[in-house]
Amino acid sequence: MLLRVPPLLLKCQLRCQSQLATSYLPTIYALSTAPGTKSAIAVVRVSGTHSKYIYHRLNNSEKKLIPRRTLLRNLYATDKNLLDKALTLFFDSPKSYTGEDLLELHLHGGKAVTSSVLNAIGSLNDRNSGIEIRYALPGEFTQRAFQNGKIDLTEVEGIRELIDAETETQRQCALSSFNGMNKNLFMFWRDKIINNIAQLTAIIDFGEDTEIEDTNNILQLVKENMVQLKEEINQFIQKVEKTSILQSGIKVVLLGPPNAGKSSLINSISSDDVSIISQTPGTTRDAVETSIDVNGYKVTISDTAGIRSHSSDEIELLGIERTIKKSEQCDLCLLIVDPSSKPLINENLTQMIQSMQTRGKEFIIIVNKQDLLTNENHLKSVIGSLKEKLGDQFPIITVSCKTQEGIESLIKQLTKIFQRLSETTDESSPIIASRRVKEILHSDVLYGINSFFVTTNTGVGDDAYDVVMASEHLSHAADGIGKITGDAVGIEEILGVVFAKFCVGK
Ligand SMILES: Nc1nc2c(ncn2[C@@H]2O[C@H](COP(=O)(O)OP(=O)(O)OP(=O)(O)O)[C@@H](O)[C@H]2O)c(=O)[nH]1
Repeated sequence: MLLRVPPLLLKCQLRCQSQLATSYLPTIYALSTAPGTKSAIAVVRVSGTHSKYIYHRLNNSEKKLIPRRTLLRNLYATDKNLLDKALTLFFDSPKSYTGEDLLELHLHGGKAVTSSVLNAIGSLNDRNSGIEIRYALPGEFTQRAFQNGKIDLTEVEGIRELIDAETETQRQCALSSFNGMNKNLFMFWRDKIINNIAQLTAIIDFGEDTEIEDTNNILQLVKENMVQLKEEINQFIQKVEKTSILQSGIKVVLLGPPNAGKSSLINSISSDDVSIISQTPGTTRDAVETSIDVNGYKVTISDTAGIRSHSSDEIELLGIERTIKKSEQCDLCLLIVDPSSKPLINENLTQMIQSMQTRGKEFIIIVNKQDLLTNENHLKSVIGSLKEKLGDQFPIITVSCKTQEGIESLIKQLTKIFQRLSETTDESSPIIASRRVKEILHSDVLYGINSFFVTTNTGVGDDAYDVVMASEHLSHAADGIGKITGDAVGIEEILGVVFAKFCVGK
């Protein structure tokens, strides 16, 4: 019987040190700091074989360029006009971010300065002399780093997440990809699969000379290893899904009658005024969504309308319905009341809260304007009537947005809930993985492992063809991991997805 040997699993990454994968490409340049703004410093990045040439032409000198040393240099246009006095920094290939010769120009951050230097670099493009220089495409510096084997795709995604991180927890999440933690885990999984394929290959190659019992033992061991691996991958996906709430923001619905202090509360619990990330005003009857940073967590608060008045007109009822829908998707509800208003909460609000109660949502009642409470008995009677209306299963916290009393303990309580919702309380750091990674884990890696189980469970252990099939399925799983890190064939199709979200200069 002719036995089929499993395909070669890993594309060997033969990267010749002297010949970079990108050496045939034009030299690229771009402004790497924020465009269109005035700043003290602006950094222009140049990468490629003509980086040194650009340096010498701008510097109007042939003086030797010392790598990794900051040098203060005059930069000139081609007509010898002085453009700027800049700090220059050169990294020689392959010891640079992109792997190519890389030049950084730290300019004065005025718009005219940066555009004159960018123009001067662009004017050095001379295709007829073989000097190809062009403005970089979005993400192209990082793409070259990847093509030259400096980073893998999970690290590329980590860099993108790190740049996009708005809060402390998002920054921590991004680090898991950026510092290669995810990559190491993926490589560990791939090694595990390959080792098990090797076991199956032994059955295929030597099965006929081996005792049936030994063959079955090997197959059993491989199965056990794959059960364990599947469990690990599922746990990873579960954790990623839990922590994805940190990226999208924890959804909080803020309820309360007019003037209870909803806006004041949003300002009070934000880490500082600057931490209000964005504000999207809706129509008068819609919820207003504000993303804020609460103790390092991105929180998206919907300040709901619809319950602003006591009326029961049609539009009002529609508003209530919408608010109920919104609260169905939220992670936490906050009800804020003003102890000096009568009644404490109107009928519409009571109806809404009761409907949320039945959905088992996390709920906190905040009694604001503590400074207006006349005495201890006043507070007791407010709390008493809240419990009478809403039951006593919700925590009640008293604060004053005016004096900031109680705000710290409210933030502590909120942080505990956020930790619980995102599972960031345990010892290990939060992790993120892109949608692309999650999809490949499901569609290739877990699919391959599951198909392996189907084959080995339906087939008979000593049937060599079944073992070949089983091995093919595991190869598919290993190839999936190669797709995740960027070591697989057909990588071009996924490069577009990974680099699409980058901006120019990155
Ligand atoms: N004394 C006192 N006044 C407060 C406190 N918090 C808010 N206020 C005042 O209450 C009024 C309403 O506050 P907002 O934060 O605008 O209330 P709101 O619920 O957002 O109001 P609407 O969006 O119009 O329903 C303002 O005049 C605030 O200065 C507090 O803790 N103590």
